[in-house]
Amino acid sequence: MFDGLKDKLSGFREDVEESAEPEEDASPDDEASPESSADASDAPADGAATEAGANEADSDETDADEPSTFQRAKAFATGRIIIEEEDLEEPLWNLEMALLESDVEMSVAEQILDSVRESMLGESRKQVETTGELVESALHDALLDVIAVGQFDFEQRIAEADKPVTIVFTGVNGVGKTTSIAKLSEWLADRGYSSVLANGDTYRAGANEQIREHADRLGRDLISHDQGGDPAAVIYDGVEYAEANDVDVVLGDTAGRLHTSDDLMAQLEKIDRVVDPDMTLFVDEAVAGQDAVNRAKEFNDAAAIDGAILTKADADSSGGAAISVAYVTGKPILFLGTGQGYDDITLFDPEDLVESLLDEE
Ligand SMILES: Nc1nc2c(ncn2[C@@H]2O[C@H](COP(=O)(O)OP(=O)(O)OP(=O)(O)O)[C@@H](O)[C@H]2O)c(=O)[nH]1
Repeated sequence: MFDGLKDKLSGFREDVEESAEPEEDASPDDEASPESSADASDAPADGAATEAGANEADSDETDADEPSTFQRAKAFATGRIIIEEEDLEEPLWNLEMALLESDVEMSVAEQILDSVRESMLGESRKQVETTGELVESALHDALLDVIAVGQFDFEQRIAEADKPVTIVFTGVNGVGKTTSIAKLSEWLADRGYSSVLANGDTYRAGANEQIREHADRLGRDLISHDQGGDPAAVIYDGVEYAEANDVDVVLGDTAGRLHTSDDLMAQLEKIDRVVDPDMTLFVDEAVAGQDAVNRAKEFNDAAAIDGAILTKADADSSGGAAISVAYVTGKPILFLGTGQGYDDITLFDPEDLVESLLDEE
């Protein structure tokens, strides 16, 4: 999962190490050697630059804020580093290209670059030990900041909500919406919650049969009307059924396409009015990359989603959608679909994702 992106992030670390760490033959005098560096632990000290000035023809003019070659080498010898703007220029450019190639949305890529730049040039440089660690911590924080936008505890929300909890699923056809509903029904059952499926996709021929197959396999009840019926009425019936039968959660499918997108949005608005769902979840496939991000934005603008499920993460190497959707919509990714089986659904944990993206093994 997301291996392509992982490789690219690792490339950034190597780039910075290459441009920020002094080459061996660029080492100044003995003073910078590890054996004689006891006093260098506070580097960069401005005084050190003056002392070295005689031997460092090029560096003694250096501005007070900009470390000289000597300071950098001295700091490096003590296991510390000093990163300058120019060290980052090329690595950051490469990182930006890598993120965009990985389908990370432009504003998200810019946000990541800004925060990496800020934390690498800022105070943190004095507290970390190696370039690799500095890069890792800067990337970790930058990624987490964009990925964790709006995150909430889905399970806790289900636990605390009045029952039945109504969840409506929206998103275009063919991305794994119906399969995700079935998976979520299983996920809820594993945690002790009963659920009923309601097929609000009354538009598409064959939609009833498709969801019925899942319901039958899982032994769940399904509420459906004939094709062409009112989706809001189907989900309403699902809620009534749940109330009458003590079912905890109503999982309502909807059509992914209608004649026009206005019709589609009018349908979602009507469902909102009639059923007032506890959550509307947008479903799309991670492999759709930038298209998935754009659709998430459109659906959120039109129908105010509460969160997203990204399917087919198992087949996605780019990771762009997983990184971008929350930042772009302000709504969290709640689950990742990771295969075709009913158990192939994972609660989305931003910290886990960032750690796995930065894991060097
Ligand atoms: N590899 C993989 N395949 C998935 C995942 N989720 C769904 N699929 C497959 O994607 C295909 C489409 O899934 P559906 O659930 O039929 O798609 P849909 O969005 O419900 O389609 P509509 O009902 O037309 O809206 C099926 O073959 C699913 O098995 C996933 O997380 N990983």
